[in-house]
Amino acid sequence: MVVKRNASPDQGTDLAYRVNSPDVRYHPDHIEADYRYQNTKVSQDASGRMIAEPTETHYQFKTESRLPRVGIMLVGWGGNNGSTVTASVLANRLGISWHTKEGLQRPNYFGSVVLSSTVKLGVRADTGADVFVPFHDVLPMVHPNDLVIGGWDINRANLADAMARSKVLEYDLQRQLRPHLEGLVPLPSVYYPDYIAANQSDRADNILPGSDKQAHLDQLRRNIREFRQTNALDKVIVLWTANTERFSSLEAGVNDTAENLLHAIRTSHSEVAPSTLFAVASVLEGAPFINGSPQNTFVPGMLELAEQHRVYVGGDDFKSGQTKMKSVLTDFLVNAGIRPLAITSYNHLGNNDGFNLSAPQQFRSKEISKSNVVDDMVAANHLLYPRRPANGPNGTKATAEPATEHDGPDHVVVIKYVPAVGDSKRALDEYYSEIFMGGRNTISLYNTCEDSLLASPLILDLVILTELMTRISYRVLPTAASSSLPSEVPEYAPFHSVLSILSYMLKAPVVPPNTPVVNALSKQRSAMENIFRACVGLPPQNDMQLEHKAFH
Ligand SMILES: NC(=O)c1ccc[n+]([C@@H]2O[C@H](COP(=O)([O-])OP(=O)(O)OC[C@H]3O[C@@H](n4cnc5c(N)ncnc54)[C@H](O)[C@@H]3O)[C@@H](O)[C@H]2O)c1
Ligand SMILES: O=P([O-])([O-])O[C@@H]1[C@@H](O)[C@H](O)[C@@H](O)[C@H](O)[C@@H]1O
Repeated sequence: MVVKRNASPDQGTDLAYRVNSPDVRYHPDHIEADYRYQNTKVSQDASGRMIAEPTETHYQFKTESRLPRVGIMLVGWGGNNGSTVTASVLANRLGISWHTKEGLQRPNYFGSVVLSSTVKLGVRADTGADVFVPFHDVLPMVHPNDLVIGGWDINRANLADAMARSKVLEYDLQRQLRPHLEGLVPLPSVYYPDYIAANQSDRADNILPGSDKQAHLDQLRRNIREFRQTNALDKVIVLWTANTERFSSLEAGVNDTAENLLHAIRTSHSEVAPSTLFAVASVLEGAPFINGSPQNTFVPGMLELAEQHRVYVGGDDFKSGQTKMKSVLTDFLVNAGIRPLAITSYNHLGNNDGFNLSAPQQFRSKEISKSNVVDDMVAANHLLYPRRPANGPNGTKATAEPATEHDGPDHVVVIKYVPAVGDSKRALDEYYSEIFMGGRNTISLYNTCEDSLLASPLILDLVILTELMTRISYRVLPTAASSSLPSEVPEYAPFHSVLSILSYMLKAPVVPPNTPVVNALSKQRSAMENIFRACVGLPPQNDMQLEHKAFH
């Protein structure tokens, strides 16, 4: 059973469902919930045996429910992803359908976890059957049809010409959208040639003059302010979907602290990337910044600046197809007790992204983000991948100590540029694993898709969830033992400025310092889902279904 949402966009608390519990209070402009977060702390006794201790922490969540007017500014707006997501939002907003050889196609948001997936709310009181609601209805969320979209590009093509150049959407749709897009022109952008492939230089005809990085920063900040004012926006979110850059070198005194990074910008230091300049501009203008590409935009000084200003950042690198499959298949194999020995990922694509990635430094950025995605799944299973101290023997006894080293599978990433296939990326993967009694298993995958049709819905999910997170605050109540006096109850506060909750959409999730990186797709999704359930006082989804396993 799926419950349709019937709320009008500006009545955030009028969701498809309400929770009937003393732990949830619905106010005119916010929802407040008490939530007991349960965990298990593991320690070791004198004999080295692990001791597991259930714990409970009392959280309170507050979610502002009035929906703001939101704008997104895409860096790389004229690219395949930028033009495709803009065109697709317009097609949905205007209800434009188009003819294909399969018949009439209506617009949709398939591929968006927020807009096209559901969440199990609970079970029917009478029959016990599962009840599902749209993910978008779990909490008040903005709708992409209401987003104002703008942005920058180093190329001056208007969005209609950019859409045609991308060759992603069907002609009959492009034909109908052209009048709505040709008036949209990207703002001139920052172009530092050594950060992207030399083959991109012909594209760079819409760039800010000079090489003064402080002047560029000031201009980007003006752009963000003007976009917010011109469109009467309550919030602006900036998202990088421009070309993959080379990594910036991490240098003490340059990008190790917020102060040094701002100084490096004032002195136009070479190791300040365009993407980092956009991130600084966004944070200084109070706009969350999301990095959809693999480069290390978030140098330490950038993360410190975001923390100082309590502005959300998230990244890196959209997790769209081949890597998304990898974060599912590896999780399945390892959790089934099967030991991947080698994972070889090859793909070729013929779009401008592939053209840029054909350069070694840009490929290296992507290779890094595509290679680390199995690390957490491998580290979680010491039976298949024995932990060993940096210089000790294999197979030491499982302990609560973090894994120091483990020999994971051989992992190879290859990307080739083949112009003929355009945006229709071909991904070929082989998973070669050890199974029972020395056996071997080989799984081969062949995955073809328009890369931009996978990435575009992720852009919307990243923006919608980032905006939602700006309306959620929390506090931890002292334990009952301290019988908390009003003075002891802390104020509500935002989450850490690095939004690891976005990891489901990202290949190489950036996380707060000293916190674990989770890549397994199922864990990423349940973290998102259960945190939002907690915001309305609901327990985490656990699929135990004890009611169906007990004697009635
Ligand atoms: N499935 C996917 O498409 C996917 C998945 C993961 C990551 N990505 C990443 O998303 C990014 C965009 O992918 P795409 O297919 O749209 O690429 P694209 O080459 O079509 O678009 C990139 C755009 O960025 C512009 N650009 C380059 N440098 C810029 C700058 N400094 N400022 C403003 N604009 C700039 C280019 O002119 C181009 O229009 C790439 O980095 C790609 O690696 C894409
Ligand atoms: O499908 P996925 O691995 O998540 O991501 C894609 C890669 O397979 C492809 O090699 C690259 O060119 C794209 O930019 C994108 O990163």
